[in-house]
Amino acid sequence: EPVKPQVHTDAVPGPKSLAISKDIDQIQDARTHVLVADYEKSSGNYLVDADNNVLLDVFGQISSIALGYNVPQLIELAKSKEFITAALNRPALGSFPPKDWAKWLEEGLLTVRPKGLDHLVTTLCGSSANETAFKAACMAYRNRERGGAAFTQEELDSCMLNHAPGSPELVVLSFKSGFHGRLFGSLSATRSKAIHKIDVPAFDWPVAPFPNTQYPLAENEAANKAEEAKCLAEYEEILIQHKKTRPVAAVIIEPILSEGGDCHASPEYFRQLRLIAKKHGAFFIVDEVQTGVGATGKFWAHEKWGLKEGEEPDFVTFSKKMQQAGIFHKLETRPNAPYRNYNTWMGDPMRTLQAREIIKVIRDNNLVEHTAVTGKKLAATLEDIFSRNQGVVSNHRGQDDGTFQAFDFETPAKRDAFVAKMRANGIQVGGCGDRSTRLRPTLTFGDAHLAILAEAIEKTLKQI
Ligand SMILES: Cc1ncc(COP(=O)(O)O)c(CNc2csc(C(=O)O)c2)c1O
Repeated sequence: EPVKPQVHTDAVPGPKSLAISKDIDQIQDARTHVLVADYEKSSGNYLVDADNNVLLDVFGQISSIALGYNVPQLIELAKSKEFITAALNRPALGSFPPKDWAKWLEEGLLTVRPKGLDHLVTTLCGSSANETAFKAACMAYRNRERGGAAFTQEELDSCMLNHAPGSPELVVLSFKSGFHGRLFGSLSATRSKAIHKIDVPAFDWPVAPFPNTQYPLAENEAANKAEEAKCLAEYEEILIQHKKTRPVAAVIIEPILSEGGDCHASPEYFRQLRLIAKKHGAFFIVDEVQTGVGATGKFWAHEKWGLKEGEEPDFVTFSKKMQQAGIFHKLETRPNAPYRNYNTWMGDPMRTLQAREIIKVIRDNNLVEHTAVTGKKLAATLEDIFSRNQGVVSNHRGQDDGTFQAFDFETPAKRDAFVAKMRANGIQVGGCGDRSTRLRPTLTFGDAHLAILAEAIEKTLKQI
């Protein structure tokens, strides 16, 4: 990979990026483009754009790059007969799985299965993983209510009209600022920005408050504890009230509410969320689409909650850095009949093999531990920079280790100016929420990258 960033256009995106985006805009919406990339030239932690600018990428597309660009081990995989066959003969996995399918899953994804979740449904993206978990939870909830009995004729007839009891009055509870995807069910659970939801019909599902954590944590312990207790009480009240009318079949939560602005809470708060869901018969879904695969200093962020035997989630959903999307779950939430949670492809063996290789590289190089250590250095570096820029930046937050960190600016405009200037200074960093900047480097981000990032932040804070 390159030694350092190099930007030679006045701004990023440069003229070639802009021209290519214009061409693309004749075919599909290019208004969301950050830049146009040259993936042949991109390498490791460095993203090269169409203007040949070399950017240190500390956002990893949308937190969806685990190891970096053109990783040698993945290039070797791509040359293998196994991969080529899987890539060019895409199976309808639910009906015609490849002979080595179980082996590929056992060698890869199942080696990182969360404790107690031995079953896996592979899907196409994070939204579809959450949709699959919602449906599995509702089916298991109704099967439990029926005591395992067969569907009634009334249920079979009414569901064809989208009416109860066949289409049951069940709901999915999510949290203020949560993000779970953009399909109808996952979008109904998403609570981060109006622009994601407006004009789309939604399920009338409940939203619970999420603690408004104050920083620095050490100076706000009592206030944060009281805030979490208040939020837990309101959350339980929603579950209780809904039991009488439209029961909560599933609760979905991210270990860090990422799109909503990197919102954190204590491990005990999350453990209580899980226990209260269990107490009221709701299935518990941990959405690790963005927090999963090592960036928080643990392979799965929810490992930090200290859940005991029997307290494990009912579902853990994943995608992004894993490349293959899916849900880990228990046998009890496998639908009681085939073809209920089903679609043409049911995942993608090419991405499953990629995930197997990524997991191997992470394990062979201790990259989760590496990220935990690097995260501590990153936090200390940022604290030092921000202490010398009081008033410009606030609420620096992470989780003690891991590079999954964020900080706030006083206004959205300031945040946007920072992100744009960082790009011009050779660093690709992202925003979230209305005024947060978030870091999502790869698991191979190390000391040399940290030094370059620190220098760029210092320089940019003086320029905005
Ligand atoms: C916690 C969590 N859960 C589910 C999703 C949806 O995954 P995809 O459907 O985008 O693969 C995401 C996707 N993240 C995401 C970042 S920006 C974005 C968007 O649609 O604007 C989506 C996520 O962060």
